[in-house]
Amino acid sequence: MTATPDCRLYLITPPVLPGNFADLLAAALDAGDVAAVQLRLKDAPDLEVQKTIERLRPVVQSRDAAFLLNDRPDLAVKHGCDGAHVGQSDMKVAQARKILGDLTLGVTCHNSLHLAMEAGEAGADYVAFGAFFPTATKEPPEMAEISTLKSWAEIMEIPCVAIGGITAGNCAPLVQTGAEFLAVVGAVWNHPGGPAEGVRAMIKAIAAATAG
Ligand SMILES: Cc1ncc(COP(=O)(O)OP(=O)(O)O)c(N)n1
Ligand SMILES: Cc1nc(C(=O)O)sc1CCOP(=O)(O)O
Ligand SMILES: [Mg+2]
Repeated sequence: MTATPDCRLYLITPPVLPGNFADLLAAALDAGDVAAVQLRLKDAPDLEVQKTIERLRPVVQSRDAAFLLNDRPDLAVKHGCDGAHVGQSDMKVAQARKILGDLTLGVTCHNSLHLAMEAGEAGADYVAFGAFFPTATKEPPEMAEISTLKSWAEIMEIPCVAIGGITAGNCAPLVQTGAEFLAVVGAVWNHPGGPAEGVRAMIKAIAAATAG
């Protein structure tokens, strides 16, 4: 019997979705355990976001992963997503919680235990710290330190996500420090062997870090 590892993979969609993205996503999810998929379409019109949710949501939910929407709790509720992720400048956490009801709410907290405490008090289901490593996916507003993750994991029950430049090659300290989820874009979607290979490599690295 294989125990479920304490740290799981959280996929975020790439900045531009190719035409065959639903197939790529299905293959990635079939390659190994993925806890959640976040649809992140920056600056897309609502209609495009809504159509994309309708296309991808069944692919994700039929594989028992949570389907979360970036930035838009309102559309998450309207279109049957499992929750939403908001950043510090998207909306107040309490407002997001009110819109989402019992759905999952994740909140970006950069490198700040204070923001994370506030988010937890306002109803966040998980807090996200990052960026831990340089990333080409987005200009991160701040870099995060392992000590922040360590302090959070030691004292708080609310799960934490680590994000930013995470790869199979650099994720071990994050896993060993207590990140419950590793959120990745490039490590999977830009993997030279394709996304399914990217998922396998991340899961192997998480398992190795957990064992070591
Ligand atoms: C899991 C996770 N963590 C952090 C972010 C970043 O959110 P935000 O700061 O709102 O930036 P954008 O992603 O909206 O550009 C995230 N999306 N997911
Ligand atoms: C969406 C996002 N938010 C970040 C933050 O620091 O809050 S870093 C980031 C990009 C993550 O992509 P990759 O895995 O390719 O580095
Ligand atoms: Mg945001």
